[in-house]
Amino acid sequence: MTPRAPLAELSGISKHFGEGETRVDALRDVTLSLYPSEVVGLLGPSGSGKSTLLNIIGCVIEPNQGRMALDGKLVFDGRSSGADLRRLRLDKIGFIFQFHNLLPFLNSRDNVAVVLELAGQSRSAARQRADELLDYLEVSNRALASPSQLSGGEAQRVAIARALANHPRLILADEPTAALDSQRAGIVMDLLRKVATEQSATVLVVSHDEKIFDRFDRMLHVRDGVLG
Ligand SMILES: Nc1ncnc2c1ncn2[C@@H]1O[C@H](COP(=O)(O)OP(=O)(O)OP(=O)(O)O)[C@@H](O)[C@H]1O
Repeated sequence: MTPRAPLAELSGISKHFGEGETRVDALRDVTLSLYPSEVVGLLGPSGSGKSTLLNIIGCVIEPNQGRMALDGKLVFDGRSSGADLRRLRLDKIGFIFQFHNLLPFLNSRDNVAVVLELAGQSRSAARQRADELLDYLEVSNRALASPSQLSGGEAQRVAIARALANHPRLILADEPTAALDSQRAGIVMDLLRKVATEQSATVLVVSHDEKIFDRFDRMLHVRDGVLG
């Protein structure tokens, strides 16, 4: 079997906030590889560093130390990073949050299309792709509904459609099922698995939700900023 190249490769990543007495070491010397088509859980107590790790892998914040490559491209190397983080986020990464973060004044279709327009597509092309994605996630009958008219499960499916809009290689989800009952949580995890398999994407899910632990290929545990 050919060894698979990692999609995300982190080595010796550290991140602190503040200095002196107020300094918090949020991550210490984290080394980790994530591979295409896997669905990985990230677990740990509150304040252990999960969101910080997600934000570093998602190119939202930079670490203080370490090296990170995404999809074969060097993103951080020590202090000097010339990478365009906004571009990387738009091109390679999709985010899903617990409370879906849909824009309340846009309908489902435009909540998905807006990401594509930000990335430079015309409105009509963006809406066409949005319709395809809503169809893929089996929520196309709610395309013209506003977020306040959607059930929790429907809203989360629209949020997943939005996260998939740019064909991301990496999907980062922060507690995506915490607000859902078991059945809807199962549907969301089925969809994330489908994306990982059909699009060779890597899915990393921060979760405290025990009802989905059996859906992960493997689980990473972080405690006091250290990956165990
Ligand atoms: N912007 C910031 N400024 C200062 N400290 C921060 C900042 N972001 C995170 N921290 C601190 O870094 C540590 C790790 O926080 P992080 O949010 O990564 O934890 P978490 O595991 O995601 O927690 P939770 O499960 O409660 O969301 C905590 O001590 C937190 O207070």
